[in-house]
Amino acid sequence: MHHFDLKDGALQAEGVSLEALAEAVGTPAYVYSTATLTRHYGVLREAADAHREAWGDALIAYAVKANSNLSVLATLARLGCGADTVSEGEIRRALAAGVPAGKIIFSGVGKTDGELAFAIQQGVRQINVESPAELDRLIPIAERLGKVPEIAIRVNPKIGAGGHAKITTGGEGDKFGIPADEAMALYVRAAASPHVTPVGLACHIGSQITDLTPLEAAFRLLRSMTEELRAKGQTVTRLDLGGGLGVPYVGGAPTASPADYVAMAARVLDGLGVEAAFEPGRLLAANAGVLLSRVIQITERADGRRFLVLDAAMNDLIRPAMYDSFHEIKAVRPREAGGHNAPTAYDVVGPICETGDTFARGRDLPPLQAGDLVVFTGAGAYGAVMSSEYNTRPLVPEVLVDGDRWAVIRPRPTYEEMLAREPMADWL
Ligand SMILES: Cc1ncc(COP(=O)(O)O)c(C=O)c1O
Ligand SMILES: N[C@@H](CCCC[NH3+])C(=O)O
Repeated sequence: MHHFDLKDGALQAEGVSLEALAEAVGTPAYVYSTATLTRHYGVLREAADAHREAWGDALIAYAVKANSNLSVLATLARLGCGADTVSEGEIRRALAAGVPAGKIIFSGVGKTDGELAFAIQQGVRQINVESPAELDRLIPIAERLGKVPEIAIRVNPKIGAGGHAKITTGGEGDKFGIPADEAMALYVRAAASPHVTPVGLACHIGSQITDLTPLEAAFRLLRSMTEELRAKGQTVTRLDLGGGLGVPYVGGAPTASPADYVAMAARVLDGLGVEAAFEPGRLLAANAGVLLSRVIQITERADGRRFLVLDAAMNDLIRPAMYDSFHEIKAVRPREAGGHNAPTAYDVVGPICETGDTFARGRDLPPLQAGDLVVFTGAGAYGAVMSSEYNTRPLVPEVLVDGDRWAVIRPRPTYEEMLAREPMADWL
């Protein structure tokens, strides 16, 4: 959280006061730091470049799903970052933000025929094929379009990992990828088609992975499969190592550093002579953003239970409700601790009519009052992208800060705009 620091007693985003932003934009609102995004990309780029002997210029393809705001994508694109996408919409976003097609990877278990055709026509770098059935659909589409897309086969390594069962993707029963033996057979089959060119293998075993052991096992499997395919006369020039490296959420498990992660990958791939790709999402975006919210009221019960009722809710940040995720909550202008200002345990909730709309139970926070501002940290990834208008709450806006300047990069819709989106059935 280097770029969200206290100045004159209150939190700022880089050079911009969060109190001033709350006045100007209203709350709740997501606020992102350009400097943090830039630093996170830089750390990974530097680590990848330090191992050029292992893989030349590795591609860093940001997983657009983590935070797909066009200004966020454009910030990363200008740094040279590519994009990992899972839908036509994400490909369109990446292109609109200035990511060249040659740096776009198209992943996903359920690409429609239309989406495959779109990706081929745009000339994306590579389509990661996740099942034999997908290859069977892809080949005639490529033939019809008269183009020969480069593809990677996504392997299911039977190694699942991640911060929650719902975000583990590499396990045997998970829907993603193809078991190793079948994947190699599919590679050979694809190579026999004149309409696609298999160039490599891909894997992505889960998200918020804090320990390198499962990642290393998956990368070793990709290596041995590459060697086996080559022994069968196949050409394998790329390995897509996926994303998934965890970030330090305050109070969460300690995480492996990006430098150690990349060094491990370089060790595993040493001497193999492949181009590597990394697909970080959370790693780049999570700690580049906060969700800014205002305390509506504090509800105290006779039994001593205290509810901190915020104007942010599960529709704005669903991770606690969906994965029991921990997000640190900080006062924007902390009062001095001690005496009658000792920390107090709050159940932190939003206004939505579900008990699941609870961000934290019994969380010790410095004393807060109605009208105070708070932030949820680590909210830059899988925050705004997973928001909705449940309970007819306007879609939460997004703000990008860069030094002393800021811009609303997704405005909060007005109620008029929200209602105007729904044409009334003509018989009503
Ligand atoms: C194929 C693929 N690549 C990359 C990612 C990014 O994951 P993370 O945000 O954990 O780095 C995901 C999502 O988990 C994914 O499905
Ligand atoms: N949405 C999840 C991460 C999913 C990763 C996508 N493959 C989260 O908030 O942690």
